[in-house]
Parts: sequence; structure tokens; C-alpha cells
Amino acid sequence: MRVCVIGTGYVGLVTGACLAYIGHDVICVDNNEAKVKLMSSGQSPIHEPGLPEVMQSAIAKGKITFTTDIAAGVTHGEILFIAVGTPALPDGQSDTRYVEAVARSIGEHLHDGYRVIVNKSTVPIGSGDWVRMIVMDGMAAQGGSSKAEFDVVSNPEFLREGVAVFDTFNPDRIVLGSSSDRALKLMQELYTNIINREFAEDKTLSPVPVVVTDINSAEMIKYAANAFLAVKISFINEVANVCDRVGADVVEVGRGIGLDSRIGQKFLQAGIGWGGSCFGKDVSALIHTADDYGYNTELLNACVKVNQQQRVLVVEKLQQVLKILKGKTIGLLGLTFKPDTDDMRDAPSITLIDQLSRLGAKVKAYDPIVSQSGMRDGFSNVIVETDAERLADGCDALILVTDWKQFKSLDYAKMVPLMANPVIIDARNFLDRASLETAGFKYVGMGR
Ligand SMILES: NC(=O)c1ccc[n+]([C@@H]2O[C@H](COP(=O)([O-])OP(=O)(O)OC[C@H]3O[C@@H](n4cnc5c(N)ncnc54)[C@H](O)[C@@H]3O)[C@@H](O)[C@H]2O)c1
Ligand SMILES: O=c1ccn([C@@H]2O[C@H](COP(=O)(O)OP(=O)(O)O[C@H]3O[C@H](CO)[C@@H](O)[C@H](O)[C@H]3O)[C@@H](O)[C@H]2O)c(=O)[nH]1
Repeated sequence: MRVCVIGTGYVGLVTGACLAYIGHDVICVDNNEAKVKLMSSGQSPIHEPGLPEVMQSAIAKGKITFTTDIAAGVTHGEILFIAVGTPALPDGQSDTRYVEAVARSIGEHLHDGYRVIVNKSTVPIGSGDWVRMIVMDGMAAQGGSSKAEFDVVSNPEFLREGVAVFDTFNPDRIVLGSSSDRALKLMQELYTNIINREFAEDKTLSPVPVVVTDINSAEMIKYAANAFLAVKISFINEVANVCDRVGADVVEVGRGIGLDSRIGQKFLQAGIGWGGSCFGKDVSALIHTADDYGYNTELLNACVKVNQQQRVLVVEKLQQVLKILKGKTIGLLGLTFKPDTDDMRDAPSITLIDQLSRLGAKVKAYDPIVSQSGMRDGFSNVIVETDAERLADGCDALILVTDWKQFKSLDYAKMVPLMANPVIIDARNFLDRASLETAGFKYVGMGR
């Protein structure tokens, strides 16, 4: 099928490349010229395992092209995906201005035929009708000459960064929200190979469940899923804080409760709290939507508060060991919000850098992906080292911030003599306490 994906970030590029890989004819549109140039040469502007291979294979087969020309994309696609960012505004509500610009532009370039316009971006509940209205406005701007027809579908995305390609070929479910049978039929056809697990790791599994529902419910499913996961993490972090006080080990507790099939083992890793581009903004947007209707989301407010406290708690643990942080050098192991990505949006490391700098400490960092030049404006005070031993050199403490798997096998014994003070705060409960203590570290975990 002919597909156009508008917005080639973590979601749009992965979606476009994977759909092209399975045989669709895809045009990816982005208004960032430098990105389009890079992608056209087969390179991915983001670090996402497996993505360059999928892109290059699709390019070699002539299944995907990249352009800044939205008119070309809109003319080409039977299915038009909107996959631009919806970041949070300062008051917590979703900033839908990029979606609006794209929807208008689609309308301005829709001249004839039938299209399915898909909201892939995470958009506030009610955006389906709003996008329809904006597209119609764009079409009206053609002066009544447009003969095009279209339907809007909500098809929220559930991929995780770092495993985005895997998640696209092995989804837990596909959600389709629409009142149009015609549009729903085309969407099911688009995803047939994925539904039948033809590109899945385990091809013997039964087909991917497809949740066909109304647009509002589809939009709500996305927010509710992220909110539930954020609450689950805040819950285990709260349990960890009680464990710290009573002398229990939250890792054991998580294992013990997670074996209950009603609870499940996943998302029970206590630590520095959740971060990333989605949980914070999506929970805030849901809180904001509820507030628009006069409803106070007590549980979600608490989930956010626990998460904010959890980041600060790591600094408090450091203060308990070192007492004064002014004049101390602290080394951060990891900068990205999670492993296997280059994404630092709402990363806990940023809060740590702010807090530690405010308290007068010097901050150094080492991350397998983020280099000194990759640090965004405002963080020039952070020295990004090129390996973990250089990081340890002269530090009064290390904080394990991101659970990159290569951090498990660092030569910690070699790092101890390099440090002014061999302290490590394992803010993810990721490392082996016994071997670090044998190496000479004072080990501090989270809730254990
Ligand atoms: N990142 C994730 O893991 C994830 C997962 C599920 C859902 N989502 C949702 O998907 C959406 C996109 O997220 P993302 O992380 O991929 O965003 P992103 O910021 O990485 O990418 C957005 C892209 O859109 C482009 N863009 C902006 N305005 C444009 C325009 N007018 N025309 C063409 N291109 C334009 C930008 O240049 C950028 O490349 C958001 O709503 C997000 O909530 C993200
Ligand atoms: O037990 C856990 C699991 C995760 N995290 C943290 O939670 C955050 C989010 O992790 P994860 O969900 O793996 O990453 P994302 O790529 O942000 O994916 C989430 O956000 C996406 C954007 O909406 C959704 O598509 C995904 O389904 C949803 O998992 C990260 O900071 C993790 O370190 C924990 O602290 N403890």
C-alpha cells in the first residue's frame, strides 16, 4: 500500500522504515532538511538498535524515500500518518501545534481521491474530530476545488525506545479507533503481515490482537497505558522507600509480588524513577484533561510527586554518606533516560546535574552514547568522559543512573584506587552489591 509518514522522529521513522521493510511503498516527510538528507543516505538520525539495517534494506528495495515536500507525500499516500511531537506545555497540557500544522497542510494538499489520516502522535482525547476539522479548513483554503474524501483513525503507538523495531514487529496489540469501516479495513490490510506475525521473533504465536474501538477510547487507551505503567513504577518506588526504613529488600519484594500473575514481574524495578519523553508529558496531559472536566486525579498527582521525590532522594542518599557535597566531584554512570537510546528528554540525569550543581558539587559523566558534544545547551559545566575509569578518576562518589548493560561488567576493582572516595549509589539496583563491596566500594542501593 502507499503510505506517507509525516514526522520522522523516534516513532515516525521506525514506523515508516518498518512498513517499507514489510513491502509497503513509503514516503517519509520531515521539515528538518538536515535529517532528510541524512536519512536519504541510509543513516538514522537517532540511536535505535536495528533501525539502520531496516532503513537500508527498504532503501535498497526502493520501498522508502525521504523528503521535506509534504505535497508529494500527501499525493502519494493512501494512508497518511501524523507522527510529529506533542510535547508538554508549561501547564502540563499537550502542545498540539505541530499536529495542527501538519493537519492543515494535509488539507491544503488533498485534491482528490480517498485518504485515511492516522493520528499516530499521542494526542489529547477528542483530537480525532479536531484533526478532521483542521484538515477540512485546509481543504476549504483551496477555494472549494478539492474533491478529496478522508477519514481520521486513531492508531496510538506503544513502542519503547531502545527496542522500537522489535516492538513494531512484535506488538502486544494494535489499537484502531474510528467510526469508518472503510478506513478500518484499510488499516487492517496495512498491518496484515504484522498481525499474522510474519516478521515476529516467534512466528508460532497467535495473531496480534486488534482492538477496534471508537476514536476517544483509542486515544484514552494510550494515556491510560502510560499512566498505569508510571503508577506501577511509582508504586514500587514507594514500597522501596518503606523497605529502606524497615530493612527489607525491594528487589526480593518485587520478585515476590511479581510472581502473582495478576501483578506480573515487569515494571517493578525500583530506583531513580521514570523519565523519558512520554511518561511525564502523557501523565500530565491526562491530569490536565481530567481537570478540564473538573476531576482531580488524586492517584496520578501522587504518582508524579513520588517520581519527583525519587530523583531528589538519590541526592539525599549521597548527602547521608558524604555529608557536604560542596567541592566534591560526583561521577554519573549514564546520561540517557534508559539504555540503548540517545534520548535525554526528561532524563533523571538532568535532575541530578541540576541538584548537584546547585549544591556546589562538580559533575562528571560517562555514557556509552552521549559525548561532550552531544550535551545540550546549558550543560557545559558537565565534563563528559570517554570511559568509566576516566570518570572514576578523582571522584568522591559514583551514581549509576542508567542501566546500560555494559555497566554490569566494568572493572570496578580498577576504579576504586582512582577515586578520592569509593562510594557508589546504585540508583537502579542494577549492580551486584557483594562484588562491589569486595572490590572496595561502599554500596548504597534503593530500598535494599
Ligand atoms: N518516542 C517514543 O517512544 C514514543 C512512543 C509512542 C508514542 N510517541 C508519540 O509519538 C509522537 C512523536 O514522538 P517522537 O518521540 O517520535 O517525536 P520526535 O520529536 O522524535 O519527532 C518528531 C519529528 O517531527 C518533525 N516535525 C515537526 N513538525 C513537522 C512538520 N510540520 N512537518 C514535518 N515534520 C515535522 C520533527 O522534525 C521531528 O523529526 C509524540 O506524540 C509522542 O508522544 C512517542
Ligand atoms: O521497572 C521499571 C521500568 C522502567 N523504568 C523507567 O521508566 C522509564 C520508561 O521506560 P520505558 O517504558 O521502557 O521507555 P519508553 O521508551 O519511555 O516507553 C514508554 O513510553 C512510550 C511512549 O509513549 C510508550 O510507547 C511505551 O509503551 C512506554 O513503555 C525509563 O526511565 C525507565 O528507566 C523504571 O524505573 N522501572
